[in-house]
Amino acid sequence: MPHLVGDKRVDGKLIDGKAMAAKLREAIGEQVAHLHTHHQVTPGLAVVLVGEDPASQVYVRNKARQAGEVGMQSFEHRLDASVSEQALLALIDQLNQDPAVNGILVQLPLPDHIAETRIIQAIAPAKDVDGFHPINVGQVAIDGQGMTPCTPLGCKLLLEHQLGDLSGQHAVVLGRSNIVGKPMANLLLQANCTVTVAHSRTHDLPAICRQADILVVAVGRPGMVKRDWIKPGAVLIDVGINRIEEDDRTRLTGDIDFQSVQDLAGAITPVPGGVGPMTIACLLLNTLQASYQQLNLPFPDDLAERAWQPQAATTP
Ligand SMILES: NC(=O)C1=CN([C@@H]2O[C@H](COP(=O)(O)OP(=O)(O)OC[C@H]3O[C@@H](n4cnc5c(N)ncnc54)[C@H](OP(=O)(O)O)[C@@H]3O)[C@@H](O)[C@H]2O)C=CC1
Ligand SMILES: Nc1nc(=O)c2c([nH]1)NC[C@@H]1CN(c3ccc(C(=O)N[C@@H](CCC(=O)O)C(=O)O)cc3)C=[N+]21
Repeated sequence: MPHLVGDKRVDGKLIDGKAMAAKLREAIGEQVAHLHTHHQVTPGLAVVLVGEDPASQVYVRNKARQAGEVGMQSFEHRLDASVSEQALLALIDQLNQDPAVNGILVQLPLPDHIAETRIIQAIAPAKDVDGFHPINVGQVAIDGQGMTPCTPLGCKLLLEHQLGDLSGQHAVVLGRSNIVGKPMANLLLQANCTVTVAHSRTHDLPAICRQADILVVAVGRPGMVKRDWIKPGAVLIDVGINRIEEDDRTRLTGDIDFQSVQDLAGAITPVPGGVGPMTIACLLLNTLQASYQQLNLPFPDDLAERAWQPQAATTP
């Protein structure tokens, strides 16, 4: 049955993050070509991976491949898990200086002997395409103008595409990490939502979640959010990526018990094929934006919106 959320009618439909990410990459590709033709510049993304975590290897490979597909240059740096903090800092310094590198991403988590905060703070804020540097975190919190973390940005774009204006919606963010929950809450507040942030110390999670018009879940616990946690018609964004071993195969699943909630939701992102692909597309978007800003060119802020219009506008 259709429900009203904000000013839009919604009815348990899937939010196809994979398709939206593909369109966004297409629009990014056009801008990359534009930069190349008119400014003789090819945006460059450096991705740094320390150690051999298999999931991280998959992500890093996907990031590099998709950067190539939109016409960007990608620089992959794979370091041994035993690399010293000093050597990693030296690499970051070199990437900071390199004019061919417009964006730098250091894949997290890092091995225990390396202080994550020290690494993040070493990245030049203008090249910090993850939006994790305190300067960008602060700027996003102050006026939404800093480099915005990719996963929350992807979620916000999916939500705005689904609902239009988010003003006045009660958004509940489940999880408060620095890479997802906290920046997500900030973006939703900026978009005039009423925001509740819940976490492992929250009392009565189901009751809090039932208040949500918009529920963003980033916890890392497979199927934690159940049917009786959902307000009918709510828009559900499942950030969780959980690998489950089943019948000798690895299956990916989210933090929301998808089967049990789908018909109740106004709209829901699947896992895989929801937030994940948008995260990578937003990384490319941030790299493009960083390139424009480093060239002192005005960045077309409505790029994503235009990418999803029925007849996507072409390069100016
Ligand atoms: N699709 C994508 O692009 C991305 C997906 N992910 C996925 O999203 C999930 C979350 O990632 P991330 O934010 O980095 O994870 P973290 O482990 O850093 O944070 C998890 C958060 O969930 C909270 N939490 C944990 N258990 C419970 C519980 N039982 N009840 C309520 N809250 C709980 C924690 O609370 P507390 O702070 O109190 O400990 C914490 O705030 C993971 O599955 C990850 O793989 C992450 C990044 C990108
Ligand atoms: N510095 C840093 N920045 C990050 O943005 C960052 C990070 N470290 N560490 C790990 C998390 C996780 N993350 C994902 C990106 C893409 C998918 C993704 O593409 N998911 C696909 C499935 C991919 C698969 O098959 O495994 C999908 O959901 O459809 C998932 C997760 C970024 N992260």
